[in-house]
Amino acid sequence: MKKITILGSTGSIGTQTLDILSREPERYQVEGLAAGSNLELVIEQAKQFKPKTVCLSTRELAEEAKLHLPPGTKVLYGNEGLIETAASTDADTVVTAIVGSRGLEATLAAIDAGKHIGLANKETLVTAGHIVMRRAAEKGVSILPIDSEHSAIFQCLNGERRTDVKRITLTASGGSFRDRTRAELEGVTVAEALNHPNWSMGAKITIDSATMANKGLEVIEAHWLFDLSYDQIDVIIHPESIIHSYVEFVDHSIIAQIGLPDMRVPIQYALTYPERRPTPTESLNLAKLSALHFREMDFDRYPCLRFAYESGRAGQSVPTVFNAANETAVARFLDGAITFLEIETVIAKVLEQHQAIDVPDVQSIAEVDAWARAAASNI
Ligand SMILES: NC(=O)C1=CN([C@@H]2O[C@H](COP(=O)(O)OP(=O)(O)OC[C@H]3O[C@@H](n4cnc5c(N)ncnc54)[C@H](OP(=O)(O)O)[C@@H]3O)[C@@H](O)[C@H]2O)C=CC1
Ligand SMILES: CC(=O)[C@@H](O)[C@H](O)COP(=O)(O)O
Ligand SMILES: [Mn+2]
Repeated sequence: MKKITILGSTGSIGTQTLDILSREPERYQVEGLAAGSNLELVIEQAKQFKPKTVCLSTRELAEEAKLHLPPGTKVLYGNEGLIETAASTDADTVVTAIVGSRGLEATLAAIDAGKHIGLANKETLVTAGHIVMRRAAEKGVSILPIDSEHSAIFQCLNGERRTDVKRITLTASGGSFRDRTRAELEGVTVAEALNHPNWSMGAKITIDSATMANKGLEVIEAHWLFDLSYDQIDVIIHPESIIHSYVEFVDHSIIAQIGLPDMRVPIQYALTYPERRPTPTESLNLAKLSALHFREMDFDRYPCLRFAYESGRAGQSVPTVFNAANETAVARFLDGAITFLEIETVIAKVLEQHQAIDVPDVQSIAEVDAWARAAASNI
């Protein structure tokens, strides 16, 4: 039986992970669930999956949860609780499905405790890829990608020699404003930005899709996961999200992973790898697809993607700044404090102000992250 802990169980990835687990209860035991503030849902989940540990974001929520959770459930809270949930349960795999670089410490704690990671929380790799990948290698644990593009690349690389890879290409849907010009982005609303054409996801990543910052984060994520240079990582717009990404080899053969857009496929693959199990998603019938479309990436239309490549190539503390400025700018847009186009202005200004520091450790990443958030809040 596979033992799983989910950090962010009440979100889009968290609930879809539990949906997968619920279909084969004889194969999985849920050890721990961590949520933010959705008390009602995490209590419902705990009653169904009977984890030994439940964590909430605050002490008040944890106290309230205790009144409703099955007797004997250990209830934790806050960042310390999240770290303990990640590290101290009997789980063999921790699914990291919380949003943002706040997931870093808990991810590292899980790795240090010898847990395999099903990684959805891409921001942890963006902000500290050098630390996460080195620790995982030292501990002999796997970081299995849940992000659809990275799961696709991981599947395409199965059995291949890394030295035979020429380049990889990540596909981007183009997000909610893919058919608008930059001029047409003036005055767009939060509700319009949250209307992703292909995927139902949490708010932050949906805005990132619209600005193309999501693909930028994914380029840096791919750099760390697959040990590729930035020159070997391309991005193409593919509005249908049927081809999830592809690898070109030195002989110019291309292997792509394709299927209907349903995150339960990559989530389950990260949990069952190298085995494949049936999923509830439908079969893709290519004969019924009228066409697949592709557009070259336009870096002037999507400056956030350019910032991500520049940050990744600069290395040092710069990706941490790119990520933290983006997280803050997106939160401000969602709160109605800035416009959609000001997201990229904020990121550009914070990057301009930053004095990069060499190969940061966890402590200095936390400091740089806090500096970038403050700078992004003040613009
Ligand atoms: N959704 C998707 O299809 C995909 C997502 N990803 C990545 O997966 C990650 C999760 O995304 P998604 O599921 O969309 O996000 P959601 O916003 O849907 O979910 C976020 C989760 O994090 C929890 N959370 C928030 N604050 C805290 C906290 N302080 N402590 C513990 N948990 C907290 C939320 O809890 P609560 O709701 O209870 O407050 C919720 O369970 C992101 O990094 C995203 O980029 C990658 C590929 C696809
Ligand atoms: C489902 C998933 O992996 C998301 O990261 C997705 O890629 C977002 O869609 P975009 O292609 O619009 O960024
Ligand atoms: Mn993705």
